[in-house]
Amino acid sequence: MAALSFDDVTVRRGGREIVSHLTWEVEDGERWVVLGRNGAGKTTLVQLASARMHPTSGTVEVLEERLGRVDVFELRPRIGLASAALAEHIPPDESVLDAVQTASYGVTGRWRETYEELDTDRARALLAAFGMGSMTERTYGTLSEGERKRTQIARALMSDPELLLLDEPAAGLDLGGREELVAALSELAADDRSPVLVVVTHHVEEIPPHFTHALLLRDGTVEAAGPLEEVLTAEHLSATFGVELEVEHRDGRWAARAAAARGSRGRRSA
Ligand SMILES: Nc1ncnc2c1ncn2[C@@H]1O[C@H](COP(=O)(O)OP(=O)(O)OP(=O)(O)O)[C@@H](O)[C@H]1O
Repeated sequence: MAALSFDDVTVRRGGREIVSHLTWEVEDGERWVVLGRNGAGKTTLVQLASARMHPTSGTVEVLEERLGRVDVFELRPRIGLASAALAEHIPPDESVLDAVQTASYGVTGRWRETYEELDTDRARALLAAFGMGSMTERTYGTLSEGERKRTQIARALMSDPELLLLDEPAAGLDLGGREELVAALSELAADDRSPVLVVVTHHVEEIPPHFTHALLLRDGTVEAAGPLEEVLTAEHLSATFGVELEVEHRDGRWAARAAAARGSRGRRSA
């Protein structure tokens, strides 16, 4: 089954194409990273994949439902999403447990809902899986950035989605926080009961082991897409980020840095 199927997708905003004739397939069981420089169109892609935006032209199928023909309010509960925009809606005085279990109602901020014991148990288990087991009664506003990020992912998993989209989950984390997140995502990726994963990032260092595929976006178009080893070459990454890069792959982790030894040619125009 194709979890995502984009066919010749264009999104036009402010008189220009911010996504341009993009074709992309994500199959069941795959774990994707989406890389690209600022403004490349990554968040726009996540908006489309989470049924929060429609393309200007072309077709987008999410979990085999075509946007424009499906009731998005029925489709969205099948998709887990964590993004900075969504996180802004979590009230700072909400308990960590509620920040996660409110997702079973698709709301942020507890009001009058009552939760089944099953929901509460699931929220606790998810928080424990992300190293948040001892902080369930803390308020969300008192958490560190890394703890918030892990809470947001637990929240995105609460509805047992078939597709999990994480938009820059490692943004703002320190090195320890990043490594904890990478380890948690790696574990998620290795588990074949996990949903299809799509994670947006700016850094190859943030790609967790057990991820399988990468999409490199440049100016709203696909620079390269496919299995990680084929896509994460110096050539593709240099073209994507507009700077000559060297790439290293060791023990399941990736690293990239400017190819300084051959002279600093600086940033290329993309
Ligand atoms: N409503 C809009 N009107 C005009 N331009 C827009 C609109 N929404 C997004 N854009 C532009 O589209 C481009 C792609 O935006 P998008 O947020 O998808 O990029 P991104 O790859 O996620 O960037 P970043 O890495 O900085 O988060 C940007 O240049 C952005 O300014």
